[in-house]
Order: sequence, then C-alpha cells, then structure tokens
Amino acid sequence: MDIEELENTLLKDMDNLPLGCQQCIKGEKLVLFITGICDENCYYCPISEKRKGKDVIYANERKITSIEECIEECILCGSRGAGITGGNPLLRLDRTCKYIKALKSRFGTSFHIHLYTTPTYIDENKLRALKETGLDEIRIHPTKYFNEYYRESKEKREEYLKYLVDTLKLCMEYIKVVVVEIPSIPNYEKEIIQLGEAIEKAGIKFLNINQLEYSETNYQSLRSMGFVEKNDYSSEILGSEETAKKVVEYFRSKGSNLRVHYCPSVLKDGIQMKNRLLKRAKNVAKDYEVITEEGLLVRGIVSFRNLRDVKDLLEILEYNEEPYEIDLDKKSIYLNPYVLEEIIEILKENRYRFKFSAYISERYPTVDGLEVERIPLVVERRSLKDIRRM
Ligand SMILES: C[S@@+](CC[C@H](N)C(=O)[O-])C[C@H]1O[C@@H](n2cnc3c(N)ncnc32)[C@H](O)[C@@H]1O
Ligand code: SF4
Repeated sequence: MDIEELENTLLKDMDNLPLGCQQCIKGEKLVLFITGICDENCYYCPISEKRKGKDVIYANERKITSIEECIEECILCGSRGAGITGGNPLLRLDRTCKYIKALKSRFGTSFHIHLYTTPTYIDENKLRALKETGLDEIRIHPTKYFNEYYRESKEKREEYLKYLVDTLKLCMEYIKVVVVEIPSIPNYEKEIIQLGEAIEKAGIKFLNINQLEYSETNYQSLRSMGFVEKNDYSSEILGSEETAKKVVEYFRSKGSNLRVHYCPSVLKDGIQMKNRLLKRAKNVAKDYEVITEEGLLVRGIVSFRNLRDVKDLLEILEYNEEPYEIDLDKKSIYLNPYVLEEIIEILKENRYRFKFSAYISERYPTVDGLEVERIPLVVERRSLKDIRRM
C-alpha cells in the first residue's frame, strides 16, 4: 500500500482509533520524551544512544530543560495534544505530573495527553497522581510478554496475562482510555491473539500493533534473535507486517469489540512525521523560504567573504524589494531560492565576475535546522593570491 492510499484509508477509519492516534496521524501531537531511564531491557528497544538510559527531556527533536521550552515547542508546532514517552515516565513521576499539569493549564483541558508505560511500576498511588493531572489516555506495553515470556510455556504466558489483566483493570478505574500497545514480533501471531483475547475480556477497547523496526541500537540484538531487515531502504523487519495483519484480520472477522490498529513504519515516517514537520514549517518559515510537500524548508544562501563583494546583489534585492536576511557572523545572505536562481542565471548570462558562492539549501524546520541537501548554483573562483592571503 502506498503512502497516499494508506493516508486515505486511515482518514476514513479515523473514528475507530484512540484520540491519541488520531491527533498523532494529523501531526498534532507533541512527542514529549520525559526521560530515557528505563529498566525493562527489551531486546528490540529502538531508543537512540543519545537518549537511552539518560535522564534527558526532548520536546519533539528539541532537547529541553524546562516546561517553558516545552510550551514554546507546542506553540511552534501547533500541537493540540502531547504523547508522553521514554524510557519509562513512571520512573520520573513527579516530573511527568508537573509537565502534564502545566500543559493542561496553559492549553486547556481539551489538550489531549496520552502516556506510554509498562505494567511494572503501575500502582494505585501513581494512577491517582496521574488522574489528578487530567491525563486522558494511558498506553500499556506488556514488555515481559515479549521478553521474559517470549516462547515460554503456555502456562507461564497465561500467568502473566492474569497479572496484566489485573493491572489493566486497575488502570481503567483511574484513566478514561486504556490502550495496549505492542510491537509486532514476526510469527508471534498465536501468542498476540491470546493476549488480545485476554484484554478484550477485561474490557479493553484498543490494541495497537507497531511494525517492528530496527535502529542503530537494536540491530545486533534483533539479528541475534533471528530477525532480518525487509529491504535496504527502510527500517522494517521482515515478517512483522504479515503477523500484524493476521491479528487484525482475526479480530475483525470475529466481529470483536477490540479495535486492533496496525501502525506501519511508513505511517510514522511518511505521514505523521511529515504532518508534524509541515505544521512547524508553517510557523517558523521566513518570508523568503519555500515549504516543500514533506515539510522541509528551502532557501537560497549566498556565502561571501567581504560585504563589498555582495554589494551588487544587495542592490538588486533592494531595488526589487525582495526579502532577505544577512548573517554577518556566518557571512551569509538568505533569500528566496527561486529569486536567487534567477539572479544567478542573469548574472551568468552577463558574464558577471562572481566574488561569492551561492547555493540552494533544504533543511528541517526543527530547532537544529539540520540541512538535508545543498545544490550549488555558483562557486566563487579564487586566485592563488586570494588563497595565499587566507
Ligand atoms: C518506542 S515505545 C516508547 C514508550 C516506552 N518506552 C514503551 O516501550 O512503552 C512505544 C511503543 O513502541 C513499541 N516498540 C518498542 N520497540 C519497538 C520497535 N523496535 N519497533 C516498533 N515498535 C516498537 C512498543 O509497543 C511501545 O508500546
Ligand atoms: S520499555 Fe520502551 S524504553 Fe524501555 S526498554 Fe522497552 S522499548 Fe525500550
């Protein structure tokens, strides 16, 4: 299924998804990574080296240290809700509660907040504290079912499922929406169906299944478990999608009350991320920048050594009332990419002697503005005399 087809299918099926997912797909959710601390040791844990095991906070891609920065990021991204993730947010409960309260108080109670955790540290006191903050949705990842009890005996898994069901019932007493969210482990459909049936009986309405993905941190571990990549252009693991689809089909065909949603990795990278970038791009783009369909920002950049070398160019821009910006520290002028292309073309036709370099730059609209592509338009020719002087 291509991305466009998937987006249309999802839009039609939106009402069947938890509100947290609906906002996430539309790019309206801020991803609040509240801590990298976690002691579950999942063999498939995809968290990056930069974050794993570190007590750091990120609001989307931005490393933050305060609630004010988190609120600022929500405003810049036009967020209508937040997904609190980690690590395990329950291992930093006070911080988690402070952030939820601050977001609810700044953006109103309709600002939808969901939180990811595992059953391990759930107890009544923590749930009560979370309920007081106004948390809307909790997502439980039953890690042990996929780690310690993976391929264990049926009895062991049933024992764990009993514990899981009790924990989920406790969650339901405190939090309005309780979702179970799991990775789709290839060929584990029988066991996942067993899990689905147990949580369905407990009254859970939503089961989210994520396509298993590899990252720089879990690749070796997944390989050692016998899992391989599906192709060389994505991070998908072979067989994960087939397993998830079998589970979805099983519950659909029996007319179950459990709504099983499969979240493929293209949904995260191609739709959710794109929509989130588009929203931020619209808020941060300078008047001379162009926003691409993927939510990236394109600008023209002129790089000079002396301001006098760009005098003619500045005169052209001023005369034509074209917006631009000069960064004297970086010795750069930023302007509309199409305008720059046109000016360079005309100057080349007129055999202009360029004393500057110019290129088109494409970058993320995120706080670090990571550049993804640079297309040179003109490269300043330097004489040996110039180079010796440098
Ligand atoms: C990345 S975790 C973040 C929150 C928290 N650390 C947890 O594991 O619940 C969010 C969800 O991703 C899923 N997940 C974990 N590892 C994954 C992987 N390698 N590929 C795809 N999904 C994964 C789990 O089902 C989990 O519910
Ligand atoms: S619970 Fe989440 S953060 Fe913790 S090890 Fe598992 S996947 Fe990683």
